[in-house]
Amino acid sequence: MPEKPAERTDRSAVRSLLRLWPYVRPVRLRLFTAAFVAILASCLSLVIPLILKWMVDGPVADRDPGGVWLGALYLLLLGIAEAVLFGFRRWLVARPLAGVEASMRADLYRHLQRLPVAFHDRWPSGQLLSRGTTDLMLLRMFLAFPLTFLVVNAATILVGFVILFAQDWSLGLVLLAPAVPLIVLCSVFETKYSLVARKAQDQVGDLTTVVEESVLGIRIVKGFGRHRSQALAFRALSQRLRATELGKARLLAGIWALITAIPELAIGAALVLGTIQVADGSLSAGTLVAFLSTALALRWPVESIGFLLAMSQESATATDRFFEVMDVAEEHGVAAARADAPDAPAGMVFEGVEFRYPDAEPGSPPVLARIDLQVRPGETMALVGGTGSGKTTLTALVPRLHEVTGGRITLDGEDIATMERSRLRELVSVAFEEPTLFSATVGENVRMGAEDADEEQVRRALAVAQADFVHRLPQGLDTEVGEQGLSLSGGQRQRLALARAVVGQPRFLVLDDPLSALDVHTETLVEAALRQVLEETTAVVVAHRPSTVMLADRVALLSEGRITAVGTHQELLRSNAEYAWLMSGAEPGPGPVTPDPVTTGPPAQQVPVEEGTR
Ligand SMILES: Nc1ncnc2c1ncn2[C@@H]1O[C@H](COP(=O)(O)OP(=O)(O)OP(=O)(O)O)[C@@H](O)[C@H]1O
Repeated sequence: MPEKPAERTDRSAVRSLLRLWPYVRPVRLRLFTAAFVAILASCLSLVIPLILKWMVDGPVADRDPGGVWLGALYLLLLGIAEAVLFGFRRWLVARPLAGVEASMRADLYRHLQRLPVAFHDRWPSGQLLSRGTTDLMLLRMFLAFPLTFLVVNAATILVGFVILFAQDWSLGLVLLAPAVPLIVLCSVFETKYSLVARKAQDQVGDLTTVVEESVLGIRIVKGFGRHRSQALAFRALSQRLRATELGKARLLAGIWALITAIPELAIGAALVLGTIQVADGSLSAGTLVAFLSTALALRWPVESIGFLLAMSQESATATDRFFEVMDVAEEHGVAAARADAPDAPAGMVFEGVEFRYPDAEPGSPPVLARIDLQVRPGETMALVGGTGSGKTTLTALVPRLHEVTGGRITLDGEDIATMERSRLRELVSVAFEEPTLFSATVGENVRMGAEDADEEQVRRALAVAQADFVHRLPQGLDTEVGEQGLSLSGGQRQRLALARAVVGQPRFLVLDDPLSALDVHTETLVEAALRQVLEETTAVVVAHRPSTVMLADRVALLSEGRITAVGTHQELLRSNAEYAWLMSGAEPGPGPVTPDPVTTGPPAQQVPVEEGTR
C-alpha cells in the first residue's frame, strides 16, 4: 500500500492559496478585470427589483400599459447586458488560466527532474501523477470560478444589503440576523471539510499508484494469475475513496441545507412583517415587492457560498500538495572546492567513501563504509560481491545519483562534488542492469547518451553493443520502441542501453552488470566489441559472472559494504575463498586460500587495501 509521503501542513486555506500568487501575478490584470465585470453583471441583477418597484408603484398603480411595456423592455435589456457581461468574463479568464495551469505543470515537471533519486525512491509515483494532473486542474477551476465568485458574491451581498437597508432598515435587520450563525457554521464546515478533502485527494494518489503498478506489471499479474487479488486490492482502495467522497457529500449537503434554510426563514419573517407594514400603510406595496425581490436575488449569492467554500478548500489542499513537492530541495549544487583537500591521482578514485540511504534507520550501519579504491586511467575495474553487498549503490555514487555521506570520489583528481552536474554527466556514462528505455525512437533513445552524436557515432555504438537488430526493425533507427521499450526483448533493451552508454565515448564508464540478459553467444560478441571501448576509458563494471570479469584488468571484491580484496581475477580466485565461491558457485572455505607464489605471482591485495590502490 503506498504510504503518505508528505507531512501534513497546518496552514489556513487563505495562506495556502496565497502561495499561488507568483503564478497568478502575470495574469492579474485579466483576473481583476474579469472580477470587476462579474461584479458589474451581478449588481445589474439587483437593479431589477428597483424597476419592479417603479412599475408597481407607477404604471401598474396608474393602469398605464405603455409604462408597463417600457418597464418590461428595461428588464429585457438588463437581462441581455448581464448575460453578455458574464460571457465576456469567461472569455477574459479562459486562456490566461490555462496558461497558469500549464506553467505550474511545467515547473512541477522540471522540479521532479531535478529532485534527488532518494526523493523518487520515497514517493509513490501515483501521488506525483495526481498532483500534476487532478490537483492542477482543481486549481485552474478555482482561479476561474470560486475565487472570482467568492469576491463577486460578497460584493453583491454587500450592495444588496445597502439597497435593502435603504428601502426599509427594520426589514433589513431581520434579513441580516442569520449572518452570525451562518458565519459560525461556515467556519466549522471549512475545518471539517479541509480534513476530508485532503484525505480524498491523497486517496486518489494512492489509487493512481495502484493502477500504474498493475498496468506496468501486467505481465506479472497475468503470469501469476493475480487478477482477482489485484482487483480486490483495487476495490478496497476505491471503496475507501468512495466512503471519503460520501463523507464530503454529506458535509456539503448539511451546510447547503443550513445555508438555504436559515435565510429562507429570515425571508419568511420579513414577508410577514412587511405585509403587516403594508396593511398599516407604513410601507408601499412597491417597496415590499422590491425588498422581497432584492432578498430573493441575493439567495443564489448566499446559497452558493457553501460549495464555493468547499471548492476553495479542495483547492487549498491541492495547493498544499503541489508545494509539498515543490518545497523539497533539489539535488545538491556544486560544493566549493576545499583548499586543504589533498591532491588525488588521475583516474577514478574513491577515498574513504561512506554512504547511508537518507531513509535508513537511525543507528543502522552505513551501506558502504571506508571504500578506498583507485581505478587507474584507462583501467577497467570489475566490482564483484554478493547480493546486497552494495555494488549498485557504489556505482550510483559516481554520476551523483546519490551523494556520498562521507569521503570523496575524484575523477582525474577533481572531486565530483565540486563539478557542475552537466560536466560530470558528460564525463561519466552509465548503463544499469535494468535497461530503461523511453517511448521514443531507437535513435532518440541511443542519442540520450550524447545529444549531438552523429550517424557514425550512433552506428559505432550500436556495433559495440551488438545491436545490429536495429537495422532489421521496420523503420530502423526511427522505429518507436513503445512505453519503456517493452516492444523489444530484454536482451535488445540491454544492448540499446549499452549503446546509449558508449555513444558519447565518455572518459569514464560505469556499467552495472550490463550483459546479464544476453545469451552466451551475443554476450561473447558484445564483450569482444566492448573490450575495444573499455581500452579507451576508465571503467567500473559490476560483474556477476567470470565472462564479464574477464573484461576487467582488476577486480575489487565488495563484501557487506566494504572492499575486502583487490587484485586480478586469477589472483583473487586463488587467494580469496569468497571470491572463488562467487565466481564458481563452490562452498566458501573457512578463510582466504593461501596463494601459491610460484604459480600465481604476487598475492592478491587483502584488507586493508589502501597502499595498493594509490
Ligand atoms: N533506495 C534504497 N533505500 C534504502 N536502502 C536501499 C536502497 N537501495 C538499496 N538499499 C539497500 O542497500 C544495500 C545494497 O544494495 P545494492 O542494490 O547496492 O546491492 P547490490 O550489491 O547491487 O545487490 P545485487 O547484486 O542484488 O543487485 C541493500 O541492503 C539494500 O537493501
